Amino acid sequence: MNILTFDSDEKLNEAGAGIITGIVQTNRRAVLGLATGGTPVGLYKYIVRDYERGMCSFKNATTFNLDEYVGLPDDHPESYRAYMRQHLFDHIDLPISQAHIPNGNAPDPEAECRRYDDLIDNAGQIDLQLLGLGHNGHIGFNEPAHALIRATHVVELAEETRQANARFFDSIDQVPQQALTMGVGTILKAKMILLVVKGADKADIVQRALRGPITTDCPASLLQTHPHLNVLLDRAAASRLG
Ligand SMILES: O=P(O)(O)OC[C@H]1O[C@](O)(CO)[C@@H](O)[C@@H]1O
Repeated sequence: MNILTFDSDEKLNEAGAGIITGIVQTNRRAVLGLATGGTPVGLYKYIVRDYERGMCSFKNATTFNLDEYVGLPDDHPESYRAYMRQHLFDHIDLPISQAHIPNGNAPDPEAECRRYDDLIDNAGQIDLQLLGLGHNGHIGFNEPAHALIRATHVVELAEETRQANARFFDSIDQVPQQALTMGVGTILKAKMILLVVKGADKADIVQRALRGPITTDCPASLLQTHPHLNVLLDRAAASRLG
């Protein structure tokens, strides 16, 4: 595990973006696993900057997003499809046919999960999986549970997760109850994982995830078993690591 701590948000975002654009520079056919939420917004800005500076092209890359809410229209501003267009896809040369996000409006969600796993399998191994961290230790939308699910599946969102994400909606009632998420098995199969965490409110869960026991009660703790885990933290998020 490689942990880097940053004094400035800009430096953290720039470093994270640099790791991702570096992968695309060395492997034009890179397969990237992407995340949403508040954390990676700044990092995506630097990827767009690097792209605009001509440092990388995504023409031959393929991307897979971790998750999507169930039941939000595609053009709803808080759907992860809309988020990805707003923060990344509309600004780079990645063909939209190579940018995959689970369809939260599929008539048969279970079939959609199988379709998504097949797409990932057919693309080969994910070269880099970008991850944020939920306050309860979730990665993607893999919530704490007695057992974690390996592949893409439908998940009931934890109340804590809905409350945390209510800031993006007019009220908590509008936050969907369910999501589709890549499973922990797929996440752990990536060649490299880039976990990015910011803020004092995540200091405790960072400590549990990276230094605590490996347990399904904290899905992110399973990342400790990954051979190429890179973690980017701001000082506040790193404050309990000692
Ligand atoms: O970055 P945030 O908004 O704190 O969210 C934490 C995590 O929870 C999610 O919203 C759920 O997948 C992720 O997108 C994010 O990585």
